[in-house]
Amino acid sequence: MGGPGTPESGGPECRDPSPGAAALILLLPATTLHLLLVARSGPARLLGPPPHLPRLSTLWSPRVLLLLLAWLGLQAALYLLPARKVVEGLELKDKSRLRYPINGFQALVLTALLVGLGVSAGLPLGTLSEMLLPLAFMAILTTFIFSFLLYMKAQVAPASGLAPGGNSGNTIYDFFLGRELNPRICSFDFKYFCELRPGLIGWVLINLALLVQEAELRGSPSLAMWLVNGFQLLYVGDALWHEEAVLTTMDITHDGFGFMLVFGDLVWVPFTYSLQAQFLLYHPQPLGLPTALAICLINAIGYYIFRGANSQKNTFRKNPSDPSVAGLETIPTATGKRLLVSGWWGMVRHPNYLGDLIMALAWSLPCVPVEGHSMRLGKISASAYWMSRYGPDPLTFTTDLTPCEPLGLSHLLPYFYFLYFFALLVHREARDEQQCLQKYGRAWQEYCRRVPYRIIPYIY
Ligand SMILES: NC(=O)C1=CN([C@@H]2O[C@H](COP(=O)(O)OP(=O)(O)OC[C@H]3O[C@@H](n4cnc5c(N)ncnc54)[C@H](OP(=O)(O)O)[C@@H]3O)[C@@H](O)[C@H]2O)C=CC1
Ligand SMILES: CC(C)CCC[C@@H](C)[C@H]1CC=C2C3=C(CC[C@@]21C)[C@@]1(C)CC[C@H](O)C(C)(C)[C@@H]1CC3
Repeated sequence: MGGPGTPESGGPECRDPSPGAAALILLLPATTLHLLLVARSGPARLLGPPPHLPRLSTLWSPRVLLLLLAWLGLQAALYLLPARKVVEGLELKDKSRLRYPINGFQALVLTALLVGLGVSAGLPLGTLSEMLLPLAFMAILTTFIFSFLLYMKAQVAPASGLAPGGNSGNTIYDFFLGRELNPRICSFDFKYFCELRPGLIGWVLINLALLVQEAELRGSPSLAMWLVNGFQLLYVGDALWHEEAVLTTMDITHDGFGFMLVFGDLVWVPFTYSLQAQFLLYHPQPLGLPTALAICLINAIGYYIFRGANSQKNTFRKNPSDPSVAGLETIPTATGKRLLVSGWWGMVRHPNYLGDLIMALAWSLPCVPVEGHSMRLGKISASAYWMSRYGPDPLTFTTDLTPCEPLGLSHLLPYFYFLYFFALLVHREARDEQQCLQKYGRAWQEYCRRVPYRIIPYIY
């Protein structure tokens, strides 16, 4: 999403960007709440109206806010622990480089240990799954306040610290895109912290809570729930293991830290990326072993392409004479950097997006078996926790499952992530192409000629 005056947008004279930004500021939180409500409703219709509108008293909860702040505090404390490695980011406008701690995987492991200790001491992790609505609501409020503070902080930031896109002078638009590139207090980098810690680790914790809740309700977690948890844990573990690679993404090097990324990191990722596990808790799906193995294979293929492509580029950028990439064909560019034209990057221009998309598909498939019977909520029985907090709610869990018609493709909800992600990556790819064309000019055109497909070979 380029700013007015940037090549992506076509210049400030084109149109006022604030209505679009304002609409997204309202629509994104509304969509999140809609998705959470729909996932727990019987018919789970993505495109229909929400099954009911929750009362404000069911969303507003100071206790849940405390829990959220404790989570953010814990992750911030883990971020500040001594890191096994500290690396420098890319060069900034003023020729300086920021330093970043590499301890994200350590934070994941320590969080897992703390949660494990808590559970063995009687912490009811499963009840987290019943707090998702108020938790998402309080996270949305926190996001608004945090983005406002970031906007204010940018007023006193030096011009060299501002992002290229979010400084148009249009308040709503700049609030949305973010003014400051790398907002920090001392060495604490807010964007880097939010991109990889509370949201990503929160996502797998929510998934785990849904798995635990399913085990409590039905005796054991379903195979589909195991698969979704396993696949997404692998994805998050991989992101934190290769934490350093995030420093070269456009989110860190180009985009300001405003509402869009704050909301994306702290609300969108944990609450909508866990939608498949949420769906499965309320709509358990029987999954045969052969189908499960086929889905694992699809995920493994996706991961192989995603990791292979990302590692190949990262290794090449760090050390082009590394033996694993030294034999690959390249094109020279005027900047002195070279572009890979063989290996993964000779197959399509964004092989890492292709792998990511294949994995996204594999995450949806356990939720929509094509064979056998789907299960849906039968008799309704709210849990004691929910009843005490919110009163009887016809949308709460049951252990009593009744078969219903196979969901198959008739249900879009489990595919929501895939569809959204496809749109996100197509948009992201177009932005990246613009930036690469500007950076590399004719060399990029030559690359496009030699590697004509963007994401999907022979199709797109
Ligand atoms: N799950 C999620 O919600 C999201 C996941 N992602 C994932 O994050 C990962 C990173 O994605 P993203 O930051 O968008 O971009 P990429 O990792 O694809 O990086 C793009 C950059 O790579 C370099 N590059 C492009 N082509 C070549 C080539 N042929 N040879 C060498 N270098 C090349 C260019 O930068 P330069 O030349 O300057 O090095 C270009 O700007 C992806 O795997 C993506 O799928 C991204 C967004 C959301
Ligand atoms: C709210 C909007 C609709 C969209 C917001 C977009 C954000 C959710 C994504 C923008 C780039 C992201 C990345 C990851 C997560 C999603 C967001 C924040 C990422 C951390 C996921 C794990 C990957 O391995 C990665 C490469 C580290 C990703 C970096 C980009």
